[in-house]
Amino acid sequence: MIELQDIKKGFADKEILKGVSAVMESGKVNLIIGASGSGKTVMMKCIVGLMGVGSGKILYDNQDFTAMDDKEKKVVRQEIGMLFQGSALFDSMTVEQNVMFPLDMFGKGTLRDKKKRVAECLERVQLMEAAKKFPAEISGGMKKRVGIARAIVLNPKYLFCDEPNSGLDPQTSLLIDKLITELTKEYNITTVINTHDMNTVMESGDHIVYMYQGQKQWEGSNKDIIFSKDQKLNDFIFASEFLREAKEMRQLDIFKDNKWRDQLKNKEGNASGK
Ligand SMILES: Nc1ncnc2c1ncn2[C@@H]1O[C@H](COP(=O)(O)OP(=O)(O)OP(=O)(O)O)[C@@H](O)[C@H]1O
Repeated sequence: MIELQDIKKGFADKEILKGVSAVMESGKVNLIIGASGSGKTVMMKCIVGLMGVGSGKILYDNQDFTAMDDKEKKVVRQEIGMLFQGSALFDSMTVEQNVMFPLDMFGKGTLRDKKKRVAECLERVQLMEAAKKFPAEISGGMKKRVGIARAIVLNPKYLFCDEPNSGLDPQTSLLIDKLITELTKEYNITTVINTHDMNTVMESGDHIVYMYQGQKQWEGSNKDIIFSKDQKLNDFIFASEFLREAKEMRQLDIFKDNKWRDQLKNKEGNASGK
């Protein structure tokens, strides 16, 4: 679990994060969404410690990350996996060498153990056949999967993904989202994703933090979004007429469903003489 307590961050005289508090739970896909310039990247950089906060606290499993010295922060960082925008693979290394990289930097164990772990991760993202290929020889979706394998190779407790779907077609994006969601649940990871992708929001958003001008404007799940009355959130998510209509239809469906369930409950009650 990662907890943000009243995070403020500014540059020169400009305040960017204006006191953000949120709890990112483990085993959940936590999304940070919002318009360009709303402070998502600054927030993510503050959480992983790439940027210091102006004030406020960031707790990793109740340990105050903001109060740690460099040595203590390094220990937490080794429990963090990162999937960068554009995958950020090393072009001169093969797929398996890319995945091996964090193990060579921080991993313990013999070369044999490390190779076994790399093979497990490549297997998990279904890339064994591409192990000896170079990044230039594989597709964008495969590169993302290599990035994911590299991000999980050290068994992270926390996973950060910056725009994991940028540059991918909608179907490949869904596969990547599904993979990240599965890994989050499988290993009980606290996953934090910075995204603009509305499919991700609707499919994977266990917990969504909507940022507006440096503040948390709304938070909830992908299910709550359908019923949200927050005008700013609705203008952002359901920007097109098509999506607004889809939202209304979905609401009707759900209402209909509830009605149907209530009717069934009444029937069951009557049948058992209650
Ligand atoms: N290092 C920096 N120095 C000064 N200003 C910065 C710095 N980094 C970000 N900013 C400013 O902070 C604001 C928020 O930027 P941020 O990158 O967090 O937005 P974002 O929500 O991630 O946008 P996008 O969706 O376009 O990536 C912007 O006005 C940006 O110019």
